[in-house]
Amino acid sequence: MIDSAKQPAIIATDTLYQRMGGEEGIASFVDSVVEAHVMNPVIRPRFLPYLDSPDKVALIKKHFCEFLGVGCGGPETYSGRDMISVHKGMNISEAEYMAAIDDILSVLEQRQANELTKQEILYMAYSVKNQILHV
Ligand code: HEM
Repeated sequence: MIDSAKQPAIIATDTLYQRMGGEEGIASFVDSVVEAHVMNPVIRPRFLPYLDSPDKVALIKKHFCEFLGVGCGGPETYSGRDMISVHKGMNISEAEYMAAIDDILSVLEQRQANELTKQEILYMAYSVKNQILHV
């Protein structure tokens, strides 16, 4: 017979997907990041042309959510294009890439994400750097 009062506390380690708030949390995170990109003078010109096409923005956001969901270990399936095909021909610079990373980190900080969460999300963005910069 196990006396539960004497059992050591179980340390619950939430997955990245749980820490990001699951499907809903990720959708809200993506909304904030896209909003930050539109406000960020370094990359704003890249995103402004899309604002006249709400359907296109909704589709890009859906793909962002799926991309992040998969990266966070969620049940999503990514239905967008691969990173090279998406960013090919944009000739994205180091400064633009850093601006996007800054936006991501700012939103994580606004949401008081913990250190592990910030590290994991930033690494996810960093891991595709070579498929985005100057492709
Ligand atoms: C930091 C790492 C980045 C990741 C993980 C990323 C990821 C993505 C994803 C998942 C999509 C949607 C793909 C689709 O709809 O098929 C997308 C679209 C897009 N990204 Fe990125 N991106 C990154 C950085 C950047 C940067 C630095 C810029 C430019 C400053 C940029 C500009 C765009 C644009 C303009 C689109 C829309 C393309 C279109 O559908 O016409 N991205 N990105």
